[in-house]
Amino acid sequence: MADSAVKPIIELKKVKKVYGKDVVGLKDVDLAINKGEFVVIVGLSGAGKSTLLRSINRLIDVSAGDILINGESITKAKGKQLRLLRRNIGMIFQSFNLVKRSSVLRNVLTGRVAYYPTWKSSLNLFTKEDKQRAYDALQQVDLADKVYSRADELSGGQQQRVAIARVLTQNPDIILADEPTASLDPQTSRRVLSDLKMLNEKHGMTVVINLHSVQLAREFGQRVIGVRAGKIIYDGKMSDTPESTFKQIYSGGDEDE
Ligand SMILES: Nc1ncnc2c1ncn2[C@@H]1O[C@H](COP(=O)(O)OP(=O)(O)OP(=O)(O)O)[C@@H](O)[C@H]1O
Repeated sequence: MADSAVKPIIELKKVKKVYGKDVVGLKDVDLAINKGEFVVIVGLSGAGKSTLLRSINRLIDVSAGDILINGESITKAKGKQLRLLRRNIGMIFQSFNLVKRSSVLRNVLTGRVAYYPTWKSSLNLFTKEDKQRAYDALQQVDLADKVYSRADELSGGQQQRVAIARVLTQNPDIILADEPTASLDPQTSRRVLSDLKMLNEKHGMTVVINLHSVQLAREFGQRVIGVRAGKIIYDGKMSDTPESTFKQIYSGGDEDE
């Protein structure tokens, strides 16, 4: 867990989320994630994985508690401070979230939008350096040959790797990935997760991923967090985690694998 000498890059303190009157999303969650970790979150459908992940960059506002990014409260942040905190957090979605009719390059360049005033980015006035940065990112996910293709001409796995190149171009310290491989076959999923691992190992980005597949969690995770009914019921090193722990996390519902 968190070394007391090192400030966690993400810290949740007694975080609670209630939807409507009484649907529990999260129940008093305490969690600390350190810079450079590669964390997978597993749990049954409806356990609260998306709520946990999306609270970190405030796509969801929590009902109580505090979330700190590099020691700064994102829960309380407003205006410019919130924008700067969010610029430092990249997001990968199950559905890729690309602009389908735009080119791959244009999609990747949107990773830089938060660095520009709106009028410049809407007029596509990206600098040469940023175009080079986007091209380099595409090379790193092995899609440099698709730079001028329309996003919707690519396969699902390729589209997700464009999203990864976009996040690399954004250059955040933290990447949150919400079921990034849920719509992909196992082989394509491994390719996508390898690219996320590359961002972690080569670029030092802290990665937190929600995964349905226990098999993939085992293959790629370093630290595993088990969520059930809005609570963290397990938190440990993947290499120390026995099969029985996964059975416990997934008990009381259909297992995924
Ligand atoms: N916008 C919402 N409005 C009301 N209830 C919600 C909303 N989003 C999530 N919930 C509820 O909160 C609980 C946690 O949902 P969440 O989506 O975080 O779980 P999950 O573990 O990510 O599930 P899945 O794997 O199916 O995506 C569930 O009971 C869910 O029905």
